Amino acid sequence: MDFETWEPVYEQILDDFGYGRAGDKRARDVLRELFETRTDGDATATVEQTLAGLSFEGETVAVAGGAPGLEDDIETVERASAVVAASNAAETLRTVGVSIDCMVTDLDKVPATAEALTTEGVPVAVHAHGDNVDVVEATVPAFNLDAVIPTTQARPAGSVCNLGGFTDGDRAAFLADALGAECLLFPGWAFDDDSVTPEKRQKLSWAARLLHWLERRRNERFDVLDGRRTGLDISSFA
Ligand SMILES: Nc1ncnc2c1ncn2[C@@H]1O[C@H](COP(=O)(O)OP(=O)(O)OP(=O)(O)O)[C@@H](O)[C@H]1O
Ligand SMILES: Nc1nc2c(c(=O)[nH]1)N=C(CO)CN2
Repeated sequence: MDFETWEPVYEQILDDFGYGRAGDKRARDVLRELFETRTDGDATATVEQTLAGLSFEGETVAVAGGAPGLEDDIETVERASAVVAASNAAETLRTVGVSIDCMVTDLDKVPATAEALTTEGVPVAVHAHGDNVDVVEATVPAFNLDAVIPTTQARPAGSVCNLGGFTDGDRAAFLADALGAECLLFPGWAFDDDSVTPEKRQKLSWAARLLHWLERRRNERFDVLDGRRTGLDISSFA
């Protein structure tokens, strides 16, 4: 997704959560600097190579979410030919012996899993935003950067890309879309999860709107949104 298409939606997210744009830009620049001082040669070429190795052309991709029921939905994961796991879903799938093709995370949970995956050469899309600079600085230097896709929700800069999306889960779906996925499945998603905090509920409500936007742009229907589309206003999205 180009930034010009993403930006009006991003502005609504900033307003809704009260986040500052400057914090996101600072975080992006910290990640960029970390990446560019630690990769041999051209950081942008390193990231392009990682993305090129992760093509989902013609694939059915399971976008695994972090809802408590993921362990009970392994059948859906197994129907897919590739798996992109959001945050804790990577750890859950690892625990039950399911291998994944990519992890998408802002490192607020299981950073050790993210590090281990990069060491094994499994790509991890590491997201920097205004509220995770400390964890980015503390953890990313130990990662194998040849398997890191650095991302931002602000304007992309240098090697740091913006493929669209906000929460780890919907960013995972936008990443699969950007890398050519033919069809997306959503194991481990529960929008009506009473166990989550009010902030997380607000984030999940954005995730639902963003997935609805993505399915419209892809001319696909995501089962996970069945029964809730009428409540999802995306009229102002391109
Ligand atoms: N009931 C749910 N609880 C948590 N996440 C869910 C749920 N349903 C779907 N998801 C998706 O799964 C992703 C990963 O979940 P996890 O709880 O590991 O998230 P997180 O690290 O807190 O994510 P984020 O930082 O994006 O809020 C979320 O970003 C969200 O998009
Ligand atoms: N500034 C900021 N950006 C985010 C945040 C957050 O807490 N703060 N959380 C996200 C997913 O949980 C994604 N983006």
